[in-house]
Order: sequence, then structure tokens, then C-alpha cells
Amino acid sequence: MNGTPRVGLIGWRGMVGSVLMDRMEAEGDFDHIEPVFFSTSNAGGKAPNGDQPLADAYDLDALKSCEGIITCQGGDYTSEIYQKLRETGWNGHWIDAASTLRMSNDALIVLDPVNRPQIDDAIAAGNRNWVGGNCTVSCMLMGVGALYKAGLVEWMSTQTYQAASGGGAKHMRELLTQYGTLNAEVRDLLDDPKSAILEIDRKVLARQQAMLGTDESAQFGAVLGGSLIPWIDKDLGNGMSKEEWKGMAETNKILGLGPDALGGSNEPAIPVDGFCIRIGAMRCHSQALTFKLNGDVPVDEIEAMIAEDNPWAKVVPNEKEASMRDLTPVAVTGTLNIPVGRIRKLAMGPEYVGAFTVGDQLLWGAAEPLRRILRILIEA
Ligand SMILES: NC(=O)C1=CN([C@@H]2O[C@H](COP(=O)(O)OP(=O)(O)OC[C@H]3O[C@@H](n4cnc5c(N)ncnc54)[C@H](OP(=O)(O)O)[C@@H]3O)[C@@H](O)[C@H]2O)C=CC1
Ligand SMILES: N[C@@H](CC(=O)OP(=O)(O)O)C(=O)O
Repeated sequence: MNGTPRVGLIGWRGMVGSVLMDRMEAEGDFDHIEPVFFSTSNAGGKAPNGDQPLADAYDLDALKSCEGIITCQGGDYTSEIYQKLRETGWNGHWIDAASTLRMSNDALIVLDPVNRPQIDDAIAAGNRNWVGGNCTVSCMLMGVGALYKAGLVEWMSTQTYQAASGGGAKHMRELLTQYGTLNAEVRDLLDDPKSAILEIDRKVLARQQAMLGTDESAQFGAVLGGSLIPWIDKDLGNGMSKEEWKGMAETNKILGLGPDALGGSNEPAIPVDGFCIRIGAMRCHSQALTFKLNGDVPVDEIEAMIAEDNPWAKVVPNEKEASMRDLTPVAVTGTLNIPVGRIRKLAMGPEYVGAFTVGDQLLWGAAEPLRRILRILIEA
């Protein structure tokens, strides 16, 4: 991009978009672009800054006037507009949070602390589509990408603990409402220290069961408050959820491995598989990882590789106090830190290593890679 490019922002007032706006303000990104704010619902309304009214996000001429577009509007918008815009001959940079284009042959999944070499190659090759990765995959690679870069991983299994925010703002509200409803149901008993805990438990369960199939659980389609949901995203019909499928597909594409890598790669894909679980956290995704490494690498070497890989990955000593203090959603939310802890050899053998990592899925999992690719393209 040249000079101070005109960049269209779509989806800026949504949950991901609001986090993106905050980060762009904090990093001075608006000093490097001429922003054009779009809306799908309020064209002509007031933009968040500047004196231009909101442009219509379905107006192809308005979109075409931008050298770059960043959208956090969601997959439906991308499906509706992207192809039409390209068919007009628009050759600008399309930067997208939605998954729609992620596996396309002409799109790179961006996570520059992990795949900057692929990004540089793609820029040189004239790539124009840049898509943020799945939140779980991006947060995982920010933490343990060093092991992949070093060629140490034979396979990895993930067990995720994903926050309500992954579903969207309404899901976060539903979770908190459920917690409140359950608390209200037993408040009198909680206030009485002599009340029987099994009575509290019985009443909570009855209230949870009463939520099923009602508006109280409409977003998740199951009760999350005081429970969990062992399925995220679509059912692929082969026993796998789409969220689980993304683990291997996107990890390898980001790393430039396997046939789905941009331009295809002769390097074989690394098996990544496991279970993705929704839990009652707000906006941090956590994951327990099991690696089979292709050798017996000492734990202190693994820790050093992770610590040195990027400024955000932080090794947490595998001790109770440090883990409880630094390796939780409460410790990480709102920060770019990606702590990696519980690193230890597993009983299966010296090549088997376990780790636990936490990341804010709205930051590294969604907004941050987008604003960073914008800066990279401006500076290229
Ligand atoms: N949620 C997540 O964790 C992740 C989401 N993504 C992607 O980002 C997309 C957007 O997700 P998310 O930000 O959660 O979606 P939101 O529902 O928060 O926002 C999407 C759009 O909804 C419109 N909208 C309608 N009512 C409101 C309201 N009251 N407040 C704010 N916006 C409103 C806005 O469009 P307008 O201003 O035009 O009316 C907004 O841009 C997803 O569809 C997904 O593709 C990617 C990674 C993670
Ligand atoms: N699927 C993630 C959110 C996300 O990032 O989705 P996608 O891969 O569609 O961007 C979740 O629900 O936690």
C-alpha cells in the first residue's frame, strides 16, 4: 500500500471490531491510514471518528474506493460481498476476521509472529487476501509455535476450554444471565451457613434443567452456566466438530505445511486432533496440549524455545502457585500475553510432553493479527 492508504472498516462496532478499534487507537494505526467507516445497518449515520458519515457496506463503488478493507462483520457479509467486489476488478487488500475465505487457495491465514516468512513470500507474490485464523489455533500457535518452527512436533492433541465470547456478545450475556438465575434460585440457602449443600445442588440442577429448550439457553442451545458443552461449531457428520477440524487444517496452513498451504507444500501436514469444549469463561480460550515430539528434548530446552519465540509467549513455572496466579483466564483477559505452563514430560515416554496455555481470543484470537497485517502491508 502506498502513502496513507484509504482503508475501509466494516464491523467496527461489533465485539471483535470494538477490540480491533481499541488496539488500532492504542498502536497509532489511524495515523497511517485514511479510515472510511462502513455500516450494514446505518449508512449516513455518524462514524466513530472523523467528519464523514458512515458509508454503505453494500455499496461496491464506495468499497472500491478503498485500497484496503478490514472486515469483522462476519462470514455472511464476506459471502455476500467479497466475490462481487473482486468481480468489479477491485485489486485491493481484503483483511477479514471471518472463516469464509480461510482455506481458499488465494488467501493467507495471518499470524505474523508465527508465519512472517509466509507473509513476506505472499506479499512478494502479490497476494491480496489476508484472513485471521481460528481463535483457538492462533492462541495455541502464539504460545507453542516455537516447537513447530523447530520441527520438533510429530503430532499434537488438544483439549480446549473455550470461552463464551467465541459465540459472540449474545452468548456472553446468556452465560452471565444463567449464572445470575442460578444464584438467585438458591440465594436464601447460600445466605444460611447451616443450609444443606445437597439441597442447594438439587435446586440448582432443577433450575438448569428448566432452562433447557427455553429462551434462557437459546444462544448456546444448551446450559453453560455451571455446566459445559462438548461441541463447538458445526457437526461435520464424521464424529468431528468443525472447530476440531480447524485445529489441523489451519495449524498446517499457517505453518505453510501440507497441500492446503498457500501455493501447496510438499512438506507433510502434522497431525493435530482433539476435543473442543465450551466452558463458562468469558473471553479467554485455554487448552491442554499433548505433544509427541520427534526426540527426547529436555523440559528446560522446551521452555527456553517457547520463552524466546516471541515477546508475548510467557513460560509459567510448572508449580501450583504460579499456575494458579498466571495461567488462568482471569490473569490473561485483556492482555496480549500468552502464558504457557504445566510443561512436563508425560508418563507415556520421554518424547511425550504436556503443556497448558491461555489466550484472549478477542485479541490474538481475532483482532490483533488483523491490525498487524495492515501495518505490515503499509510498511511493505
Ligand atoms: N466472536 C468471536 O470470537 C470471533 C469472531 N470472528 C468473526 O468476526 C465476526 C464478528 O463477530 P462479533 O464481533 O462477535 O459480531 P457482533 O455480532 O458483535 O458484530 C457484528 C455486527 O453486528 C452489527 N450489530 C447489530 N447490532 C449491534 C449491536 N447492538 N452492537 C454492535 N454491533 C451490532 C454490527 O454491524 P453494523 O454496524 O454494520 O450494523 C456489527 O458489526 C464473526 O462473525 C466471525 O466471522 C472471528 C474470530 C473470533
Ligand atoms: N469458533 C470459535 C470462534 C472463532 O474464532 O470462530 P472462527 O473460526 O469461525 O473464526 C469459538 O466459538 O470459540
